[in-house]
Amino acid sequence: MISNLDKAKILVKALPFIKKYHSKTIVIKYGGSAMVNPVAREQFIQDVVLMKYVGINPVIVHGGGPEINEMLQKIGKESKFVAGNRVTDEETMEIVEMVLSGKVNKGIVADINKYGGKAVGLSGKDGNMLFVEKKFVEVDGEKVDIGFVGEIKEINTEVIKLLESNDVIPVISSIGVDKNGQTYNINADYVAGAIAGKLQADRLVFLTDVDGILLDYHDKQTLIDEIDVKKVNDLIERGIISGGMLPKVMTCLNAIENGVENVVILNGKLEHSMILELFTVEGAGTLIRKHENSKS
Ligand SMILES: Nc1ncnc2c1ncn2[C@@H]1O[C@H](COP(=O)(O)OP(=O)(O)O)[C@@H](O)[C@H]1O
Ligand SMILES: CC(=O)N[C@@H](CCC(=O)OP(=O)(O)O)C(=O)O
Repeated sequence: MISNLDKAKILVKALPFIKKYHSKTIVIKYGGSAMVNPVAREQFIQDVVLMKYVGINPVIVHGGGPEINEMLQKIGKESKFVAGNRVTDEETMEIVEMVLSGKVNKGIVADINKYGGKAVGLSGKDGNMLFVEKKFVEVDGEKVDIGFVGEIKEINTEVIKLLESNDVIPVISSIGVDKNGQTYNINADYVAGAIAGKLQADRLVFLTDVDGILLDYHDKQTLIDEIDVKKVNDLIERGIISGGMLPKVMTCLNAIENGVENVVILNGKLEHSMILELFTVEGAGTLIRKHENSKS
């Protein structure tokens, strides 16, 4: 049993970190694969509420890929991905928006509010936050049409700042709109990176289903706890970073290029991973820095 004095000492140990992050903006990409564990989800929500109460400004950008797959399956539609993007026809777009901006977004908002936070759910349509153009991907040198998938062209963070200054936690779904009002689907990793860059966030944190960047992703023991941009590029060239980790890491590099101080990839299925990352010396996951330095 932890004594009351020990509890007090633990709280005081968090003081330098609370001071460090006070009034800083931290963008958190909460991935669909990290949401599947209900215990970790509840703890993630508590971590976010705690962050807000100690003066940090968390901005949540969420995914929900597995939930979209499940809903598509229910209506007998197969999920198809090209270069990490869901092929999105008109019917799929309707489902994606219903799931992301409806079920998933409102679920996170309700949970935060249940724990005493003040959250407001938004999509990229709200306050003209995310303007996009239709995205084409290249496969084997060929330009492929993947439907209503958007490439972010303009970001308007006014509405996020308005919420932040009123102590509200923004919860954002990865839906964008073009200048004609057409709705588009966007990979949530890209949205988190773009918003973090535009807000000049102090930290961008990706919560996913692995502990971070691994030298061998089948072996948890090979976690890299800190890495700089140059070394990340080397790992990409050597084919060590692949699959779903590749767009995530490319987004991290972009965000750093756009002025985000630190980017972290964390396992969102681990208990209290956000608090471990922010409030302990060791941190958690992989910290990507612009230049070689020590973890802090
Ligand atoms: N070097 C690597 N380190 C860690 N994961 C990697 C690496 N290379 C490929 N991966 C894969 O990337 C996956 C994470 O990406 P993804 O499934 O798209 O996550 P999310 O749903 O959170 O966006 C891991 O589960 C792993 O299979
Ligand atoms: C274009 C595209 O692929 N959009 C994604 C949006 C959700 C997402 O990114 O969810 P995760 O973070 O859980 O993967 C999709 O339709 O699955």
